[in-house]
Amino acid sequence: MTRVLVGGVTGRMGRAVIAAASDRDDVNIVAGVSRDPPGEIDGVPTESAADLEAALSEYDPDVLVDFSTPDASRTLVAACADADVACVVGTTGFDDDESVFREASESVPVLVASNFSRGVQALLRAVEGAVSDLPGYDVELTETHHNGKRDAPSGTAKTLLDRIAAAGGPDERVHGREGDAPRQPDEIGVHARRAGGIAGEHEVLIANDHEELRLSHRAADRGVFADGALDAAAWVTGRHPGRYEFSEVISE
Ligand SMILES: NC(=O)C1=CN([C@@H]2O[C@H](COP(=O)(O)OP(=O)(O)OC[C@H]3O[C@@H](n4cnc5c(N)ncnc54)[C@H](OP(=O)(O)O)[C@@H]3O)[C@@H](O)[C@H]2O)C=CC1
Ligand SMILES: O=C(O)C1=N[C@H](C(=O)O)C[C@H](O)C1
Repeated sequence: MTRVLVGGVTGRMGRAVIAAASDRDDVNIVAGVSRDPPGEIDGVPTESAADLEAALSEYDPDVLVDFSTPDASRTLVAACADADVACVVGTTGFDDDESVFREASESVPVLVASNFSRGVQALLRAVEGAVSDLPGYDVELTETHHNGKRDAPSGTAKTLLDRIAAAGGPDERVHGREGDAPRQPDEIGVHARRAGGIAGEHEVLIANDHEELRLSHRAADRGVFADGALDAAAWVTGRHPGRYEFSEVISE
């Protein structure tokens, strides 16, 4: 049974991870951390991130599953690497500085993914294929999330943008549209909507003057991300130090 420490345990995803784990027999949530003082959520002890080293020593986890903030995540990953604890990171909104993951991956296995849904992995492959099959078509991306989401565009949107560019699609990112000029061929419009409790939607529109292709994914609830992250946690535990991808987890 894989022993999991949850980073950001009091948050929307932290609670979803606890709920998802209660239906599984391959993982055990041994504790969680947040900024809050010590407490309990659904029988899981929660500790303050200020006492992280003590929590790592007391609960002896195999793996961190982190859904918090970029700053908190960097601190958690560095401490877990020092304590020989594997890291699964779902937090998004990082800048381009990957040094903490690079350093941690020298001593423990580290798996970072902007989206732990299997459907989104299929969407990524479908979008890559469509973009490379349809050179010269216009491409636009829209993502929609709940009103509490901090980062925009979403981590998944950034992953889609990277894959579209790598597949030969447009690379000039235009965030929202405003003003008085037509779309340029190398542009890719990126649109972020925030409303209500929407768990996560992504759509890629590919069009020319004669046809439109729309590839989209909608998460019905956060359980899909939580289960994917727990699949990753069970899979990554015991592997050699290094960087791993969620696509490797679902291909086995
Ligand atoms: N990869 C994926 O599949 C998914 C990724 N995400 C990403 O996960 C992240 C979290 O999302 P969500 O759960 O909605 O966010 P919430 O705001 O609901 O939760 C954030 C959590 O982080 C904790 N936190 C904040 N600062 C610190 C700190 N300094 N030290 C320790 N803990 C801290 C908060 O605790 P408190 O405020 O009590 O201190 C809270 O528990 C986001 O980046 C989101 O984009 C979300 C869904 C799926
Ligand atoms: O914050 C969220 O909720 C989500 N964040 C991830 C992202 O930024 O892509 C994944 C999912 O869309 C939900």
